[in-house]
Amino acid sequence: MSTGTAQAAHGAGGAAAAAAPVCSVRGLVKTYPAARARRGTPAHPAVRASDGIDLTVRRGEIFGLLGPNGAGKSTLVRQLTGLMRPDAGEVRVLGHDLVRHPERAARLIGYLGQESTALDELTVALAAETTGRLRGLDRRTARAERDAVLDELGLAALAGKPLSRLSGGQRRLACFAAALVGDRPLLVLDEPTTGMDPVARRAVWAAVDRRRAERGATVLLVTHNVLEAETVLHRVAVLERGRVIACDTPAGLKALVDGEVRLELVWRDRPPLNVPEVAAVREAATETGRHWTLRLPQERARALVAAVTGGPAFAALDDFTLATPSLEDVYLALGGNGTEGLVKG
Ligand SMILES: Nc1ncnc2c1ncn2[C@@H]1O[C@H](COP(=O)(O)OP(=O)(O)OP(=O)(O)O)[C@@H](O)[C@H]1O
Repeated sequence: MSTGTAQAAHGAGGAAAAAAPVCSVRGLVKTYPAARARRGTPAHPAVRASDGIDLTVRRGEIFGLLGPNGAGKSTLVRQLTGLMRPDAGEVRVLGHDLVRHPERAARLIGYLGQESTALDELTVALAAETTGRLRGLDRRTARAERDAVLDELGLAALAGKPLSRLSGGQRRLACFAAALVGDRPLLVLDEPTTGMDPVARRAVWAAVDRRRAERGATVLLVTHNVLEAETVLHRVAVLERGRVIACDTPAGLKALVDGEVRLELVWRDRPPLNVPEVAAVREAATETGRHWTLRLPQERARALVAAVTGGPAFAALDDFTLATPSLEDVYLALGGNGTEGLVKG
């Protein structure tokens, strides 16, 4: 997404802050039962995948759900979209109680799940048209919307191809296109850009932003891609082990690690552990091959940079970068703490 679009999106976040809730979740609990071992499948204990979740998404927001694998994002989304019944708690979308009336979700929510198997045998055009028809559009309107959305997303040339014969990224984009036909006030998108190239990604974010700006749509977005999330989201909830451990604007979350900087060190070969300053920070570093990533208070980072660029460590150093913290740093800083008291939303 271009900076201009991102800024426009963030500008609208201010207005959204005062807007009415589109989706609210209170005290949501879901436990997957334990299973005994059977032939070929080991036993597993019960998992509390939603552990008392409270969330409010306001009209016109692009709201992100962020969290590591297994944090409970998809479980939450399935309950929000009426596909799974919670053990306890409340889900309301535009005033409708979706725990009591899950069948109403289809009229309120355009949902893009992680899998597309239901549409795989259809062509791109038919997948979009059929979704429109299932959402109550007459044939002529469904076809007009189909053509418009395929043009908008640059999919017209693939319209006649079955989804099963597309690349992973193309299939994802075709499913996204289908999810947009037959306007819904709330779009729930589970990892929409997985596998897409930059052009397709940009088309997705532009289409999302257009629906927000022109039609007042609200978007709930599940993502792993912290970099991408940072540019498009108004607010973010960080989930871990079924709980919301932080909820704020990306800037508000980044303020949590204010005063720290991220230092990346790339060694030529092996890190010079004989240099005491280097040995001292090894514990705190995330190591990926020759690459070390450290989050440090500014003073310590400065001292370390002086040590590795001035002394004998310099010969072992290939490159280094100092940067202000990103949302990814926040995500890593929060992960595993189970920190409470950070929730603002
Ligand atoms: N059908 C199931 N039966 C038992 N446990 C499940 C089931 N589905 C998910 N879980 C467990 O519930 C927890 C939350 O899973 P969930 O798929 O909601 O996480 P997620 O945040 O969406 O993960 P990912 O980012 O990998 O998609 C995990 O510990 C997972 O192993």
